[in-house]
Amino acid sequence: MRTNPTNTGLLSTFESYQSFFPLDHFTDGMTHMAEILNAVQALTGKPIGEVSMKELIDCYVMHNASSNIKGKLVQLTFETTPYEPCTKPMSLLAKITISKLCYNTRHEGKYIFLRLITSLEKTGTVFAIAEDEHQRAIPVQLFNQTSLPGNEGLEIYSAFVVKEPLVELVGWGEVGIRVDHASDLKCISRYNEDLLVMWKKSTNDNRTVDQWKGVASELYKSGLYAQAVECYSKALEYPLTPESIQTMKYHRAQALYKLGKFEKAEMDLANLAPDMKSYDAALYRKARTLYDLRRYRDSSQALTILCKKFPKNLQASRMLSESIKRCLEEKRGMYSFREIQNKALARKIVRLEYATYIGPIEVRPASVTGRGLFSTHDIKAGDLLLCEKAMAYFSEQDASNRMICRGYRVGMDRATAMPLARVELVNEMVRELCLKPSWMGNFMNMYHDTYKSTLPSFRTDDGEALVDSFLVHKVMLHNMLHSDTSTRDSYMRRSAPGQGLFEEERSDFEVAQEPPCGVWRMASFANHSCLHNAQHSFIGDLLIMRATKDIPAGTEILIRYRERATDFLKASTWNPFEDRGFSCTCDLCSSIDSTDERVLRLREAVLVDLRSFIEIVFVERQGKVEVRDLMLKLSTLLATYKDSDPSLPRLSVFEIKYAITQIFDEGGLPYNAAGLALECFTSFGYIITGAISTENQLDSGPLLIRRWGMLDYRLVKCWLILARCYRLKAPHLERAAREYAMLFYKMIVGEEQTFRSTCRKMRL
Ligand SMILES: C[S@@+](CC[C@H](N)C(=O)[O-])C[C@H]1O[C@@H](n2cnc3c(N)ncnc32)[C@H](O)[C@@H]1O
Repeated sequence: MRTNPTNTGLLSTFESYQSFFPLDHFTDGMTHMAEILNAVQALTGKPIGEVSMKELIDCYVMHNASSNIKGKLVQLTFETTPYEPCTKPMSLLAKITISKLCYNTRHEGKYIFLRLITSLEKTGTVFAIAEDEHQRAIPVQLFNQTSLPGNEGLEIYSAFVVKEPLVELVGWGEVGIRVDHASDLKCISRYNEDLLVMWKKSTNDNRTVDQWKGVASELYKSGLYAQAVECYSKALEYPLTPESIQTMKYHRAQALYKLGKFEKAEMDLANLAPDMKSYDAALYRKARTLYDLRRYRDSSQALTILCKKFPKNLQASRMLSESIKRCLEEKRGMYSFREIQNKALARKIVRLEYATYIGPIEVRPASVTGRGLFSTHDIKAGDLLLCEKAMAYFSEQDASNRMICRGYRVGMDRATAMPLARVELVNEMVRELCLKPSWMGNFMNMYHDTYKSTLPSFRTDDGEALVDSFLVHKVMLHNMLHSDTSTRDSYMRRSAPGQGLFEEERSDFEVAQEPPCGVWRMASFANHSCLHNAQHSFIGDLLIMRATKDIPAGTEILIRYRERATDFLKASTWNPFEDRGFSCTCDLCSSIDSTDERVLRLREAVLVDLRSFIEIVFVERQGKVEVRDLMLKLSTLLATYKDSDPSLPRLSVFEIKYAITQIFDEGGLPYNAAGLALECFTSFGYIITGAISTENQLDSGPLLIRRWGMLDYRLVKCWLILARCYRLKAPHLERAAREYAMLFYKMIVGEEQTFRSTCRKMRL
């Protein structure tokens, strides 16, 4: 196909026009792309060779041909060195055309004027072929902006400008323009006076104001909101009466609202005159916009005026009651969690309309890790610390709507690979920031390690958000949390009867690949500790954080970014936070790190042996129950902890004791089960008084936790086993055990309102 690869700048070695690979050819793909990268390194600074438009379009079509199987493929794209978005106004930039572009160069002080000659391929990144005014073609690849409404109008034959274009390898390995920052690409309105005559085609821009209005309204009805905004803006350029201006702005605000540009919509709806036409509709739109901007007080105020003036407006009164609920949630943390769970379940929605409540916590400098969250008051175990809407979120549903398989990766530093969930989360964050530039201040304050952004402002000269996507990437990396779509569902799945006695471990790779994940601004100030004192859980994109022990005022609130699954691996072998540049140094991790490696290997071996012993003897019933044998193995396991602090959790011991607890419980041995359930608590560092653990024990109660230990979802079942045993043998303790079960469920799942129904469903 290639006639003269050296002249064209395309590589003769690469003929498959591929950036999508089957997952099992991932390594080959990486090698392949790295070879192309290496080969073009020497061309840096040289003018790019010419590729005919036909050849580029043929390659583009071949590249797209596999769309129907892309759901099974990974996409590899080339990584680049971070650079900041262009901050210069257009007036300070000089025009450049494709023939003057050079390899691996950012053309500072320049802009290029292009129009698309293919549609946008949106499977992974956004990719298309464009031409300049001399009809020379070049591929263009947009990163970090898959679903940006600002680019909604970008379609075949759309004109656009790229500020300070960066020319590097793009797509399947062709030289092209890559755009990493949304603000570096500006769509040019088809009505722009500077648009080349030959690119204007049939557009008629000599319309009257009414014609502009008419076209805008038709475009709006057809769902072409970006174009509708353009036409309303055109109409607003004419001399109009104040009332007509307001009406026109109201219509434009509706189109902006549909694009998700709430801040701009709100600006168009400021100072509505009560005597304007469609005042009620405009005021409603304003209230709705404020609501979507999470400004619930302002929204309630607008709705109160509306309801007073138009008492029969049912939509407004419904909206007012919703706004008032949000205000109560925001101020007092009063949520109807049952309603939230039901809504999420019934409508399978993950982006929930609830307000953020910040409880008795605040951000303060932390001793070792920059800033952290601290308690402002004494807090009781189970208290609500935070209930927060995500700043950006990427759900399982979003992932299945994408055509690409989970393994989409960026990274051609020849070694790194970024999983789909993270790439998409960056896209989501960029989108949210572009839509809500007022969030930029808070965003810039989020932890981003040593990355320095020198941007002088958060806005471009024409008022758009100036988002540095490399900074977004850093913020994502350090602040993202992998979540469950519903922690309650995960809890039910993990504790369902019939699950194996031992949890299956999933690889870090698998976990890192998978959505859902998100960024929660306030929660992101919490530092990690395996010995946490707070737990976060999820209902859709709502993060709920509760205390998991009694916490005195002024204490740092620590959560677990990831659960530590084992206690036989040192940080040098198992560090899930390597990409965040830290390893946990809590007392548990330090104790494991300072344990002799031979002891840890013994711990692992005995644990594995005990697991299979239990499976064979108790589950498969293939051997005799040799209690002595079991006790011997257990004491060998316990001996591996002899040098560590007894208050520290002993994860391997817990695992075995919990398995046996379940076997006794299911085997109709309530006292044995209850005794072991109590030992499970001890293994996790709890001290409980007043419990009965043997059949002949007389003295008991009140049942109390004297020292809080490490929280684990399996402890809910331990409390329920105790409660069942006490129902028969010590009824005065049953209630307290049930209450603890409910408290532990609340700390794990985030709420207690579904406790009973969950227990019923799971026959717990
Ligand atoms: C979500 S931020 C937490 C807030 C952050 N400390 C700040 O100053 O804004 C996560 C980052 O904090 C640091 N961090 C959190 N927990 C840590 C720990 N236990 N030890 C060391 N660094 C930690 C890491 O750099 C991590 O990437």
